[in-house]
This record gives sequence, structure tokens and C-alpha cells, in this order.
Amino acid sequence: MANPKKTLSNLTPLMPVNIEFSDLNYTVHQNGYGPKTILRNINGLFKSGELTCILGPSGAGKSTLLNLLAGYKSANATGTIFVNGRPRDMRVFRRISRYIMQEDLLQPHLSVDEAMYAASQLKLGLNLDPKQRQATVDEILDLLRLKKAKHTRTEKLSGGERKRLSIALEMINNPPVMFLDEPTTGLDDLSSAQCFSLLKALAAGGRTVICVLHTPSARLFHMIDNVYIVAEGQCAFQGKGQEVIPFLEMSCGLSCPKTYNPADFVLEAACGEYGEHDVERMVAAVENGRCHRWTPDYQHQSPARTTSIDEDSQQVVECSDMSFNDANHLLKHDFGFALSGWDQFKVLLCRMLLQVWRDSSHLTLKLSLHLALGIIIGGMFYDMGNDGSKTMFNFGFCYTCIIFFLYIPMMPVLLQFPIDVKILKREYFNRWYSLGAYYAAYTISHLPLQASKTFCPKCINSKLLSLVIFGNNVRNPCLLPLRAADGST
Ligand SMILES: Nc1ncnc2c1ncn2[C@@H]1O[C@H](COP(=O)(O)OP(=O)(O)OP(=O)(O)O)[C@@H](O)[C@H]1O
Repeated sequence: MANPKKTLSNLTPLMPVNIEFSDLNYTVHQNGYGPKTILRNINGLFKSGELTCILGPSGAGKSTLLNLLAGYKSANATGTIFVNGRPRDMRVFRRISRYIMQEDLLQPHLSVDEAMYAASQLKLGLNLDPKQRQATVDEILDLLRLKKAKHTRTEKLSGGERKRLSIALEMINNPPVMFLDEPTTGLDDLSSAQCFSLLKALAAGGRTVICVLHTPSARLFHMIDNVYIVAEGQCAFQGKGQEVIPFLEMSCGLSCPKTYNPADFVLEAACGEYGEHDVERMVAAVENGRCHRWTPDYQHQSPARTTSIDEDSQQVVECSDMSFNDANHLLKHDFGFALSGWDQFKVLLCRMLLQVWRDSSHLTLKLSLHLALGIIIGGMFYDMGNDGSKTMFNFGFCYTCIIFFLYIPMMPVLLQFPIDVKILKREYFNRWYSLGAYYAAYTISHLPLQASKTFCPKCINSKLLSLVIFGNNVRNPCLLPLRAADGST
């Protein structure tokens, strides 16, 4: 389990960030079926220093809410999102928040240490003292229990280790806000508990940690600082894990059997399993999330049932390294990338060249393919260039070469691009680098392979094939002028 008491002394100071949202609506337009409302006037407050878990039945709108809050989706949404009491400025918010998606998309062919090193260069700059850089990386790997897997390639990591590495990569510049979509999906009970403890430790360090979870165990459920239940696109509960049972008793008259997991029980209630009006009652009892923390005496509170964002701020200041005034001051500024475009290009190029070089099976496969196809095509059209009566065969050869050059290089791109684009989306969304730097580095790093694609078949078709296999013609047939039967060209 992660040790919550461990501190990350080498990381940059943390600014406390509270996120409040009010009257959030999200509608999608389905072709031919009219609009579909997914979130309905939903409200809530997610505080710094707390682990907030968004729970709810499947299809309730949890991921949609997370995507809206992270800024991953924003079209067709209405309502307001406040960051430390100010309307969210997306340009700034993207620099202080990180989104860890459900799929663990990691750079292949790099070890844990190399992936962390490249991320640290992109996020902390190139001028950092190497010892300081290594200390920062080691500290994070230690906290996330990845030290033993430091030299393991990312594709060989276990599911839990991959998840922890995804979190570690985003922790390098110590983001104050972390969004995680179903971080425990695909993990066994022990790994889920370890992942949960890690998130709790991150929140205890002053971060705002918001994650979508599927039913946690009863023990973990009680440890959640803020349980946020979404049902039918509305907020059905917001408060501490241990308050859920009294809440259900008071709002719907439902009592959870002693042997039952309260997380299962509240989700069943949120599905309407115990009564068709329970969801409405739950939503009304927390006023669709306007009640920021439900407590049993909530009904008796004055109209100002929510603590204001400024009051909340004061509570969190004590556990953070930076005051809210400082945080708000920082939030006003638009931070750029840690590196200039040229430096981003250099780091990305090194990372990509290393990956291309390490991907030896891909490299060997491609070269063998070109060799084999070169021999076949070269054999089929051998010595056509010198015979003017075989004009059509010359055209056939040129046509085959064009098809070869067109389709063969396209296939790996078609297969690889969907994977690459997902990783790119994650890294670009989390502000690792600019698209221009990525594109330039990608193009340059793949040039050697592209060049081999262009020259290898041509050489094989003409010189190599003719010289080595047939031994009597070293000229490239496609470049030769056509010779007529009478010998004129
Ligand atoms: N672009 C879209 N077009 C139509 N329906 C959509 C679209 N995006 C989401 N939905 C619908 O909105 C609802 C909420 O989706 P969302 O992914 O937020 O659910 P969820 O609570 O995260 O579910 P799960 O736990 O199963 O992942 C679902 O019924 C989904 O089908």
C-alpha cells in the first residue's frame, strides 16, 4: 500500500484548487432521434485535499461529468464551473490539471525509468540538475512502488503497474488536480485496494483527486472523503462514505442490511431497485448536489447549506504548501510549456528514435518484406527494360512499383496510427508538448524507414537482383529507355 505519510519533497510546490460546478447540463444530438440529455442541472463541490469518488449505475453519466470537469469535452454543455471561486479559464486549468484515462496508454519499447526520464525532461525542462531530476523520478517511483520495475519495459508491466505508471508520469510536475477515469478497472481486489490507497495518499498531500469508480469494497467505501453519486444524470448523494447509510434511511426510508456492502446498496437504490421514486427522493434530499456535504442534521441547517468556496479554501490552506491567495494569483497566469518548441522536438526525437530502434521485430519484418517482394517483382519483370517489344510489360512493372510504394508504406501507418493517436491525445491534452514538435519529431524519426522503403525494392528489382541472382544485367529496367525491335531507342 502507498504510504500516505510519505512526502514528495522534490516536487514543485502545490497550489490548492477547489472545483465547484453549478447547473451543469450536457445534451447530445443524435441523428434522427433528437437531443438526449445526459446531465441535468447537476451541482457539486470537489475540494483540495480530498479524494472524491464519482459512483453510479452504468450509463448514469459519470464519465461524461468527469470529461466535462476535466475539460476533455465541452461542446453542448451549459452551466458554470468555478475554480477557486472564479469561472474556469480552460487555458490555465489545463496546465494545473491532469487527466488519466481509463486505458493505460504508455509509450512502448521504453523502460519505466526511460519513460519517466523523457516525461521529466518535457515537464520540468532540460536545465534541471541531473541529480535533482533523478531524485524527483526516484521519489515518485518509490511512492508508487515502481522502483523494482524501474528497468522493465512498459509493455511487460502488470495491469496494476501500468496503472501506477500512468499516474506516476502525470505526477512529475505535481499537478494540483488529478482526474482518473475508472483507475481500478481490470485490477484484482488487492491491486484495487493499493491503487485506492495511493489516490488517498495523493489527496492527503493537498491535491484535488477526482475519480470515477465502480463499486468499491465496504472498507474502501468508508475511507472515501467525498462520495458523489450520479443517477440519471443528476446528483443523488454528496458526502462522506460513512454518511450514505443514514442518508438512505432519512431520505428514502431504506435500511441497509448489516452484511451488505453499502456501496452496492446505494447503487441499487440509485438504479431504483427498491422503489421507483427513490432516485427523485435522493436527488431532492441533496438538492441535485447543491448540498455540498450531506450530514444527518443537514435538513435543519439554515438556507446556506453549503459552505462557501472561500470558507472551504481556508480549511485547505493548512494542509498545503501555498496559500489560496498565491494559488489564485497563479491561476490568473497562462503558463506555457516547460520547454521551447525546439527542445520539445529534440526530446521527442530521441524518444522516438529509441523506440524505432528497439522495435526490432517491426524493422526486421519490414526489411524482409521488401526483400521478398523485391525478389518476386524483380523476377517477374527481369530484363524487360532492354526489349522494346515488351512495352506493356514495362508499364506493368512501373504500375506495380507505384502500387507497391503507395500501399506497403501505408499499411503500418493504418495499423499503428490509431494507437499512436490515443497516446498523443493523452500527452497533448496533459500539456506535455505541442503538436508541431510531435509532428516534426515523428516525421524525422521515421525517415530512415521511409527511405529504406523507397530504395530497397528499387535496388532489389534492378541491380541487386540482376547482379546477384541473374548476374548479367546491373541496370534498373524502369530507368532504361525503351529499345525498339530495330535497336533504336
Ligand atoms: N455522444 C453520445 N451520443 C449518444 N449518447 C451518448 C453519447 N455520449 C454518452 N452517451 C450516453 O450517455 C449516457 C452516459 O454515458 P457515460 O459514459 O457518462 O456513462 P457512465 O456512467 O460513465 O457509464 P459506465 O459506468 O457504463 O461507463 C450513456 O447512456 C451513453 O450511452
